[in-house]
Amino acid sequence: MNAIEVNQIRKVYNQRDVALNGISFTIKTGESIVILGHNGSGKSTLFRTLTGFEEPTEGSVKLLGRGVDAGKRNHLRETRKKVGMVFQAFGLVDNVSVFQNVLFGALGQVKFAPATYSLFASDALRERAMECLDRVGLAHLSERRADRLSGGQKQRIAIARMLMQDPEIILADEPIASLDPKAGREVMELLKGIAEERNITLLMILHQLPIAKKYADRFIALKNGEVFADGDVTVIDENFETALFGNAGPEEASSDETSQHIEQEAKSS
Ligand SMILES: Nc1ncnc2c1ncn2[C@@H]1O[C@H](COP(=O)(O)OP(=O)(O)OP(=O)(O)O)[C@@H](O)[C@H]1O
Repeated sequence: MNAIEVNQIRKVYNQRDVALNGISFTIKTGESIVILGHNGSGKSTLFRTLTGFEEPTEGSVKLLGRGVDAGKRNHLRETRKKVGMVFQAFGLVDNVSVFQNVLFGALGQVKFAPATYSLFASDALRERAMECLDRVGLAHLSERRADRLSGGQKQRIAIARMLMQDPEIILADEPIASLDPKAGREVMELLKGIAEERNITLLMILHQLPIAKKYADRFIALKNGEVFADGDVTVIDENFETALFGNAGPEEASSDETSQHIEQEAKSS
């Protein structure tokens, strides 16, 4: 079965800024894919479109066989429950415990307000939260406040929280961009290991090509809002890198566009 089907997506902001220009691809259940591309190439817009947080100007998206359509809210909520998200900035609640943060991953499965949530969570949910913590190797930190963790530990807790959803798809948006190389490798091992053992479809935005080659099976490279290339990661070499990013490489290729974007935003505000 296909986990993700993207059909001729176009996204135009402010009726003139073309972020995505006719993107199509299909991802099978259990595939590990990296999305590559310089800053401004459309990666984040694509992720937001996949989960219905951004509506495409044209085209359609299907996740797990269902259309992603912001007009069908209940439907979209059900689909989103099966999509676990991991972000560069972790997104933990700082002033509560690791255990509570992981329990929050099951929000939507129980009808309590977040503040009282951990008080009323069932024994079964608590047990599951400990299992998820155990899977990321941090059960011993369950009572620690989330803001007293290293970046690598925070990301592993964010992964444990996401596992509470029992996801069928994981979208990881630059999951190791804030981490040192060792913590980054640990997080990548964890994501890949979890995806493999549970046959979860893993879609990641990464900037580091060696990491992409090691942890993904396939890449989809975006350039100026279009699919520049789509294939097996083994074809990624220096020539490919130059063709995609220019001579400056993945990091520098982006800086001009980033500052242009910031300038544009500053002008329009
Ligand atoms: N809300 C918005 N309003 C207007 N233009 C936008 C908006 N969001 C993104 N864009 C534009 O759409 C294009 C694609 O941006 P997007 O953030 O998807 O790229 P990206 O590849 O994720 O970049 P980065 O690597 O910096 O995160 C850029 O030209 C950007 O300026």
